[in-house]
Parts: sequence; C-alpha cells; structure tokens
Amino acid sequence: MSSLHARVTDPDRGIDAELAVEAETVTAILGPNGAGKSTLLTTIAGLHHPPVAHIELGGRNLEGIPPHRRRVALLAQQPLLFPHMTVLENVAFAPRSAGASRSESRTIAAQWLEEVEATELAARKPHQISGGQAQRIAVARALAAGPELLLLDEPMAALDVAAAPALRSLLRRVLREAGETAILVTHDPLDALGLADRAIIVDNGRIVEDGSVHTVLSHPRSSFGARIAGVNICFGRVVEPGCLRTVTGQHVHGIAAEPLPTGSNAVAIFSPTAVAVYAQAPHGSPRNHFTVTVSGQEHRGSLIRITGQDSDEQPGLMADITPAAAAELDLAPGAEVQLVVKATETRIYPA
Ligand SMILES: Nc1ncnc2c1ncn2[C@@H]1O[C@H](COP(=O)(O)OP(=O)(O)OP(=O)(O)O)[C@@H](O)[C@H]1O
Repeated sequence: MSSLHARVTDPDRGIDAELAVEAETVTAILGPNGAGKSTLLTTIAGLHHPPVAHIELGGRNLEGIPPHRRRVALLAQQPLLFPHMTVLENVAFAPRSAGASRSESRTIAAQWLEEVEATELAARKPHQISGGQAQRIAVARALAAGPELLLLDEPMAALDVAAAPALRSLLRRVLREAGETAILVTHDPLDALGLADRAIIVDNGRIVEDGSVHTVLSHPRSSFGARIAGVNICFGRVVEPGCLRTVTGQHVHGIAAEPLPTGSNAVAIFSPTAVAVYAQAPHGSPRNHFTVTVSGQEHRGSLIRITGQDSDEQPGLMADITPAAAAELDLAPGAEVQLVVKATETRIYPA
C-alpha cells in the first residue's frame, strides 16, 4: 500500500487543496454540500482534470495516467455494476482488466465474494440482488483490482437504514483489518469515528481542519467541524489568559487547554447542553452571555434545541433546554434571548 500526495487547484469549482495520506490509513473527508469533496476524489481517480492536479501515489506521478492504470479504485454512492454480467463476472472483471488470466480472475473474485459474505450471490445478475448486496459486490469489485488506494464517495448514502449497518461493518473489517489505504467521503461523523484514523474537513474548496478523528471532533476549529461535533464555537483573538474577543467585540471567558499568546487566533467551544436561556440577562454572574436572535427550535431527544441566527463571523449558537424552560420563554423566530454559559463549561483552543 502506498502513500498519496495530491495538490488540486480548480478555479471553476473554487477548489485549492493539498492533502497527504499515509499508507495503510483511512482518512475521512467531511464538509458541507458543494465543498469540493467529490471533485477531489474524481481528480485523484483521473476522471476529472482541473488545471492543477499533481497527484503522487507511492512515489508514482499519476499525471497523464488514465484512470484504469492508476491503481486507484473509486466506489461511488451507486454500485454501478455491469447489468449483463453475473456478480462473479462483475468482480472478476477488475483483476481481468489488470492482466490476470480468466481462471485467476475468477479465483480472485470468488475470494473477494467470500470476504464480503456474498458467495451465494455469485451466479445472480445485478437486477436479482438488493441495493445493499449490490454495494457489497461493488466493494468486492473495487478491492479485487488490488488498488493501492481506495476512494469511497459516501458509500452508505444510497442505502436504506437497514442495509447501511451491514456495509459499515464490512468496510470496518476490510479497511481496518486488511490495512488498505483509503479515503472516505462521508456526511456522518459516526462513520469517521468508526472507520477512519484521520479526519479532514473541506469547506469552500479549502482544507480547514486536518487531524485525528478524535481531535477534530472533540476540539473543532471550524464552523463545520463544530456543527458535526454538535458544539458551539466562537472565533476570536486572545486578549488575556482564558479570554478571547470575537470580531464583534464580545468577550468569551473559558479554560484554555494550553497557554495562548495574547493576540493569537483562538476558538471557544461549549456544549449546547451547558447553555441556559433567559429573556433578560441575569446580573452579577461571572459567566459568558450572548444576545441572540432566535432562528429556530427543534426537538432533540427530551430537550428542545434553540438555534440563534448565523452571522458572517459566527455560526448561530445553540442551546438545549427542557420543554418546561422553553414554554416559559417567547422563542418564536425573531425573538431576542440571552444565552448564558459558565466560563468553566467553555474551553479555549488555538485556532
Ligand atoms: N460536473 C460539474 N460541473 C461543474 N461544476 C461542478 C460539477 N460538479 C460539481 N461542481 C461544482 O464544484 C463544486 C464542488 O462540488 P463537489 O461535488 O466536488 O462538492 P461535494 O463536497 O462533493 O458536495 P456534496 O457533498 O454535495 O456531494 C461545487 O460548487 C459544485 O457546484
């Protein structure tokens, strides 16, 4: 298995990103719709050709190399099996195209069908199997080619809730135990946690976070990272130990995870469950308070999540409160409320 280095610039799609992936690791790419995740994968696979696409895989420069010679397999949302071939022939097609003999290809295909627990489907045509089974076969086909790099573009997205867990556990087995080098585009932070070593967040065509899955989800430093981690984030600059000031001049006090130089960029993170909501600002308490215009409320388990309006500088803050507390407040969209969070519930990290 090989390491990957990719530098991609695509002004038409607003993308300028550089990423490196170590051999035998799984990297999850997360990001909002239209951020550029699929474009990165199709560029690495050689299916899209932006003005700058420097791709190196295991020391090989892939410039000018057609997709089928890159040793890169792309598994998309749809399994895209050949309809006229049996399941076994579909999987055997990959090693056959790579130069294996007919009988070798069938042996390799049979092994992979066993690996994805689909041996009994070997003689069926794609229209005779379910969507979840088809996606398992697509995984087998991708891996039967012996790729140096496996790219997965939301492989669970087209599956119903009943079929997704089986594919998830199959991927966990083949990716993690077989030591594949893989990049997984997903919208689901649980998939990142369950399947990946590393998480990259792409926003607006740029890589805005890159670290271990645990670090990115527990200490997000971007709006999108905070959103998927389910926490509030405030961006600012350190004005004194344990305090940052946002661009709107709001001071946010918290516990700094490490000493931060005055003037450096930092983020304050706190959980929506740590936030209390009041109609009027409470007096005399050493807590952070934010005046927020309500943009929405929704059920969140047994609690109600109040969301404040986004601004240019700051994603809308969230508070999870009890239905009883919500009933006491006027929380119609447009209402102004005070959100309060203790400094001891707020963590400050370098941005
Ligand atoms: N075939 C295309 N032709 C022109 N522009 C495209 C094409 N596909 C995507 N784009 C644009 O390129 C940008 C990146 O899109 P891309 O599909 O890579 O994002 P994504 O992060 O994969 O989004 P999603 O999560 O919605 O799949 C977007 O602005 C999108 O509109």
